[in-house]
Amino acid sequence: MLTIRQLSVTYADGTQALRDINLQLPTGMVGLLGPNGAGKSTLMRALACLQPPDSGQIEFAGINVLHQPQALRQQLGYLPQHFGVYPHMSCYALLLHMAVLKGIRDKTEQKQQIDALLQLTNLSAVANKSVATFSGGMRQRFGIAQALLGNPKLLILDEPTAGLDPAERERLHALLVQISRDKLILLSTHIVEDIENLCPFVALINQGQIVQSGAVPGLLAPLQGLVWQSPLRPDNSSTLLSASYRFGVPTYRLLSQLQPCAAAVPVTATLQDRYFFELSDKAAYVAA
Ligand SMILES: Nc1ncnc2c1ncn2[C@@H]1O[C@H](COP(=O)(O)OP(=O)(O)OP(=O)(O)O)[C@@H](O)[C@H]1O
Repeated sequence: MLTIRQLSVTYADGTQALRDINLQLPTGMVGLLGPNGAGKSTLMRALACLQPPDSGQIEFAGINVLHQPQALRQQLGYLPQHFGVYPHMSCYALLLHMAVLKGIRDKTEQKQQIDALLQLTNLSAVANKSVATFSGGMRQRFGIAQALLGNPKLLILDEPTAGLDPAERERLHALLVQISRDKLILLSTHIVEDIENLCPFVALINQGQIVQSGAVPGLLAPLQGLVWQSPLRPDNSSTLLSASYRFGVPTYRLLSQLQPCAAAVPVTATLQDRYFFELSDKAAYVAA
């Protein structure tokens, strides 16, 4: 269980990136979902002790994170959004280097862990290739492998699927599900589908604040029976959740107590609907 209390972060230029964050996150896959600039990376960095907060508390598995950062690092695997510049070292040599940095000093233990992680991330065949030559998907899998060194109980992954093709995304999803059994994996993304595929528990963040958090069915329940899909945008009191295109044809998702127009059909509410609802002018809906 990860508990965050009244966490706020302000950058040196005065940008208030996080405002009074309160969250309790269970073991398993947890999605942190929010638009660009919402504060996801800032929260991830604060949790990884890389961004000192103005105020607040973080507790993980009995560790007071802000007072015992070293104890947290023993339990932490972190894949940042931009996983640095790769030196021209082989995949194996780089993992060995990182294992030493993580305090894994026993040679047999190093080899066992690295071999197992290379196998898990399907990189055994390219273990001796330079990481600089890896494709985007291979790099992300390498990033997961390095984050898993030392078998951490908390894994923080900042937009791990960004820039991956569909096959690599699926491969990464399968890998994350496989490793999520005994860990808390906090996955940040603005791709709702990633969260829908992977995370039973979600926190929605917008403008530095948590706007909702909880198990996905509970987040969707209040919208069930109120979401409609229509090829036309009716000019009435329904709230527009999203407007998208399918093969160039517009599709509107609307929130309304009553059928908003003759062309609208009732649909099951999705996490995407809840996400857009939280980003929309909810006051307009409540008033309608
Ligand atoms: N080093 C910094 N100095 C000043 N402001 C920053 C800094 N880093 C981020 N910010 C600002 O803090 C806010 C939150 O940024 P953050 O990168 O945490 O959001 P995000 O949700 O991860 O966005 P994205 O999805 O685009 O990566 C934004 O307004 C951003 O411009």
